[in-house]
Amino acid sequence: MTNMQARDRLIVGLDIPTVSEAEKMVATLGESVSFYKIGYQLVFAGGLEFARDLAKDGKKIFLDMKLLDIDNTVAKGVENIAKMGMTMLTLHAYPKAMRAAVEAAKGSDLCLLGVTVLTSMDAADVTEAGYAQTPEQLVRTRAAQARDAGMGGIVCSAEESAAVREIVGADMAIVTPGIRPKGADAGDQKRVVTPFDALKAGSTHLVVSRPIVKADDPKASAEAILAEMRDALWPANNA
Ligand SMILES: O=c1ccn([C@@H]2O[C@H](COP(=O)(O)O)[C@@H](O)[C@H]2O)c(=O)[nH]1
Repeated sequence: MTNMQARDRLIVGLDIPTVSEAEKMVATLGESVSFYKIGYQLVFAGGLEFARDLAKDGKKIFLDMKLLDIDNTVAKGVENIAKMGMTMLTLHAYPKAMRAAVEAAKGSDLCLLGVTVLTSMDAADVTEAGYAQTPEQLVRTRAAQARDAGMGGIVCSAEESAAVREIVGADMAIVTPGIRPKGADAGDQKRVVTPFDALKAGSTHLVVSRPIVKADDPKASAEAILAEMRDALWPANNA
């Protein structure tokens, strides 16, 4: 994980209405970007086939399905996704679902990520959802449960990355959305961190969608974020 270059750590979220627009975005970003996240918006517009095609073309794909269901249903879904050539898959970090998913993914290269507390939630949102903990306390609990279930990584805000690293040890991925370059519009994100600070806090991968795909010049925006990431990684000789 420590030897990865900035380009291997940037995951661009293809939150785009149609496959043809997503194809154009991938062509625009070209060799600058090697890792894409595909979630609800594109999956429900024919994006699964597109995800398979991108993987065949050598891109890494993070399928952001945030699964949560009874054990048997999660397991059967993960078994099929594990055959699709995807690199990462999310499920909500609930112990039973995570254990079922880990068992189902055994023997595949699929990295299972546990979503702890959505980066669009602040303390008030967590309270409203019925939890008597702060976001960080809940992230810590769920990170420990993900570790114990044998998951490959954690999704959290980079605000919690340092705390999560202490809990999960050196090997698990820490994947952080809610990334915003200085001055960028946060939108609905509440626990936001800059690319530089996120890597310094110990995030292994940064998920960025709107600051790139909604930019006037998406390639320039991706390159600027990559430059900031290289600054954070230097002088580790791995930027
Ligand atoms: O806690 C989470 C989990 C997933 N996401 C997803 O990441 C991207 C972020 O998009 P931006 O436009 O860069 O805000 C989006 O696809 C979310 O579904 C998240 O934001 N937070």
